[in-house]
Amino acid sequence: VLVILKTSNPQNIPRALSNVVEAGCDCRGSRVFAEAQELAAAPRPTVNYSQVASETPRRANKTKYSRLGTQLQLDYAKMCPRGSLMLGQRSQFVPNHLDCPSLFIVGARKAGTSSLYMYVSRHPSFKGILLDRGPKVGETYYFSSHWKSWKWSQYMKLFEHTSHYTTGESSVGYLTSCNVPERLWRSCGKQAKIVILLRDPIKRLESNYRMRIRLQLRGYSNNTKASTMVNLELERFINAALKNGADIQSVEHSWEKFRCLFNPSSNMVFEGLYYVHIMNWLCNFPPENILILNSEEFFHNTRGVFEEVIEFLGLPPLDRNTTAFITSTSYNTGRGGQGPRQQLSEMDRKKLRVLYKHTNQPLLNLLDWEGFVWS
Ligand SMILES: Nc1ncnc2c1ncn2[C@@H]1O[C@H](COP(=O)(O)OS(=O)(=O)O)[C@@H](OP(=O)(O)O)[C@H]1O
Repeated sequence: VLVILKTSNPQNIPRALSNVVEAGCDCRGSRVFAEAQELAAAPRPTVNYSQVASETPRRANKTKYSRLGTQLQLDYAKMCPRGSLMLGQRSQFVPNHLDCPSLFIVGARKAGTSSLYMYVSRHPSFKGILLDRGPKVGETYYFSSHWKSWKWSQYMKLFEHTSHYTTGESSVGYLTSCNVPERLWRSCGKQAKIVILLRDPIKRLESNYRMRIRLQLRGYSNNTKASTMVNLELERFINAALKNGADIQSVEHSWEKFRCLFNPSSNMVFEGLYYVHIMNWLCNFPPENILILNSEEFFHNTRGVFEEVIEFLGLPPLDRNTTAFITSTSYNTGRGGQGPRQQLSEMDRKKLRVLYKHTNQPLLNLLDWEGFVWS
């Protein structure tokens, strides 16, 4: 079969080739495919921004807690279970698609992901999607909820208007969906860059609880008491763990037993087990493509963290005024602080602390967040 692709813009080749594959041509081993793969992974041309001033970009305060996967001391053979994708040979790997988005903000839920996605979308070389969706900005859930029901072309339709820009999405359930790293790796390989924001798991849960009340999700209302919610979520979590023979006290050595305990957003306690979710990503996705950020730092040094993300994506730096302007608004703050104000009691926090200390400590060690404490 001879396929002729005619285009004036070489950046269109990966997308065109993907259509050829989807039409049934198994040409993934061919030379042109390998070349297109390189092209797909290369940074996109940049676009001028009217607000870019003549001054040389100056970095805000450098971040203290941002970590690239490659900066972590990870003994793959010891820490990743058999069958993990990063234990295998990956230099020969060819992904199924060459027209992937670049950025995937995968979570955590309630960790500041909407703000971060909005900021990146204001970069002149990046085009975000679904920007008018409020708290659901950038969310597609293709690799989790829609994996079986959508075709690749349906997913890519969401990015139709972004062809000359770097683009990406922000689906907060990906962090805890146990199969997403593998699906994303097989689909996109190293074209995909993963950004993970981690917020104090107890504050995350409290924010999640208030969101459920505000939006009346899963039967939550103003009458849903915090203590009832904590007890129920804990009980469901402990029962599922017991059933799977998973012991929280030895989570560091058997984290994989927790890995697929719940579907995304079905247990708010499980969502805060960051050590488990991070290990699942690190064992199944190239560490150089994973950037882990600290939400508390993001909230206090917003510019610094934003600049870190820009650099990670290979986008040109912006001048100080533009960065300050972009980061001056916070998004998804729950009706600007006018929403429900229910809080966890000290007793609720205590119970959660007892559980999370088993996963927080190995996480802080892994990330080398020395001297950092949550709650
Ligand atoms: N810049 C800045 N400074 C301080 N706090 C901030 C900022 N940006 C977002 N937030 C807080 O992040 C929470 C929303 O997170 P997400 O956007 O990830 O939520 S969601 O999962 O997409 O629904 C939500 O937390 P809570 O207010 O505790 O509910 C936001 O207030």
